[in-house]
Amino acid sequence: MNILHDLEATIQSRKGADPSSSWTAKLLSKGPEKCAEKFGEEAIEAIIEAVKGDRAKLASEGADVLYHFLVMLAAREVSLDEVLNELARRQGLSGVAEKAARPKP
Ligand SMILES: N=c1c2ncn([C@@H]3O[C@H](COP(=O)(O)OP(=O)(O)OP(=O)(O)O)[C@@H](O)[C@H]3O)c2ncn1[C@@H]1O[C@H](COP(=O)(O)O)[C@@H](O)[C@H]1O
Repeated sequence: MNILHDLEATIQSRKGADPSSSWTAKLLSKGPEKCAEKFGEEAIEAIIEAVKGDRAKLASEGADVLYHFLVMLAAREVSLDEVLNELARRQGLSGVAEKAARPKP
């Protein structure tokens, strides 16, 4: 269990909870489209900080992006592991491509 899996579990626990009890419950209660919109807003805020070059603010906005990404996934019943498995699959593919490109001894 890492911090992203812990956060995913917390977000799952907010599903169906009273919207007045937590920010996550309130956002999820507005539906997947709103969650996606919020993710987009947070991504744009991170882009702005990346362009400005403010490292501390980019790290902070990056945390917002990851949190809202997990909320968006949860709203559409996609697990973090599905995303991580896809990344792992691509690593495997690039590993195959690297091996194929490597000159034979
Ligand atoms: N990581 C976060 C996190 N990052 C950002 N946010 C919230 O996301 C919101 C985004 O900020 P904005 O200024 O864009 O939002 P806003 O202006 O209040 O909202 P809008 O009306 O404009 O949509 C803020 O209200 C933050 O509190 C988060 N809320 C919760 N978490 C995590 O989720 C857990 C559960 O939180 P609750 O559901 O609130 O208990 C917490 O323990 C944290 O670990």
